Amino acid sequence: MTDTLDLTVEALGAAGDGIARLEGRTVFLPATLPGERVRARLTGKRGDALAAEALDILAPSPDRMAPACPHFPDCGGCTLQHWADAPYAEWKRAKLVEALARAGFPEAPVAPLARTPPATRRRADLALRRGPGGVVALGYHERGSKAVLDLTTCAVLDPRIIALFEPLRALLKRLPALKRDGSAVVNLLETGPDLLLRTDGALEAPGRALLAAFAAEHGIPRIAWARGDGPAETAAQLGPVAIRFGGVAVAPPPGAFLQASLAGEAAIVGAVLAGLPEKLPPRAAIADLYAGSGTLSFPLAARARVAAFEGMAESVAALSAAAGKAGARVKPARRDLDRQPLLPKELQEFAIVVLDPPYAGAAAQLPLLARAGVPRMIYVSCNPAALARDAQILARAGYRVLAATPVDQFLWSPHLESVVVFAR
Ligand SMILES: C[S@@+](CC[C@H](N)C(=O)[O-])C[C@H]1O[C@@H](n2cnc3c(N)ncnc32)[C@H](O)[C@@H]1O
Repeated sequence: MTDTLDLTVEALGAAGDGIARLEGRTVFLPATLPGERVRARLTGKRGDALAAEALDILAPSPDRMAPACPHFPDCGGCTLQHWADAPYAEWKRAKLVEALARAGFPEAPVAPLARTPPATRRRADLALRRGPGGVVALGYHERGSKAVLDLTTCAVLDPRIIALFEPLRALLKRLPALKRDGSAVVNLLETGPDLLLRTDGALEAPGRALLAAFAAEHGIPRIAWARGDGPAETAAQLGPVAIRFGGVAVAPPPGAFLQASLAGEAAIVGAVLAGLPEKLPPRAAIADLYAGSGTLSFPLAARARVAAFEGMAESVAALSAAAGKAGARVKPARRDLDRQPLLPKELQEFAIVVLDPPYAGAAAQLPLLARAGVPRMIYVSCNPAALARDAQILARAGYRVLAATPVDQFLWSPHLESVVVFAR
């Protein structure tokens, strides 16, 4: 096998990389497009397949576009900035069509892709690495590598997050708690940026003073800190933190899960509410599983009382406080739905179950939902593969798909969010 070779890209794989064939083997070629003729260099293996890098696009696709960000394709955050919008949007929508077909719903009515604009992502989980001279790199991982790409800009993040890059680098350079590796989660709330720093060293008094001064200078109401994967503690709090869900103000815990953009959240909430039956009996109850800080619970509470189940204690506390203060019909409960899923007799109470599990899906809960015969389920998924596995159980149990909405929550990435309404 020579080092340089010419290949034709046949298709895009699930992760958004071009796929070519070489002597019967699959070759992954990032940042290429179907139909392109490419001069490539083999760079190693990827599972049973080969990995390669495109050195030259010999015959570009008519759908090739100039990328929106100077860090493309080196940054691992975006995979598909080089593709025209129409085929990109159809490829994303097809992910949901294929997932549902694999599950046993080949005729599912899949809506067009709901879009989220560039420069609107309000949640960033940035990697940090201290290098020579104490300089700190801040950004996403380089494509296919654990190295941190020091970002100067980003085409998907809200500019208010990008404006913090330089000041954060300067702060972290002086912060002894960051020895080598860490992360910074920035959630843009209605009260301003909410920052959670994770570092590999202890945060001593001088470090806390630096964080408090940084919060004051940059209008950040709260900075939380954690050592490694440990629990977060508030290091500086200069004011309240809040975000509204369905008109109810919630103070989410540091680093809390947030739907990635306001437009994405609106599309998901809209599809969930549209999936409810037109008429609900007066005493109907909805279960909201994997409720987080209440993105769906509070909008759902406008239609019926809601029992919100969530595994993270801090989120349950935030939900309880917000529901109590607003007098909302939301009753939160802490429950680990992997270890202790809701049982069929507990599910009898609910006319509708909304579930929004993490990336791995709801493997423990789904069979019990199917066995309980819940009349309607609205499944919010960030992983078509897990959705296909879980939905297969519903297909076997006689459910049908009433509506399916793909949401491009993670613009230019291969990830897809979906809302699927099942009934029987
Ligand atoms: C995709 S988020 C959805 C949150 C919320 N529905 C929203 O839209 O903001 C998944 C949620 O599931 C929670 N979670 C993860 N594993 C869990 C488990 N085993 N049991 C219960 N909740 C879990 C996470 O803490 C997170 O809040």
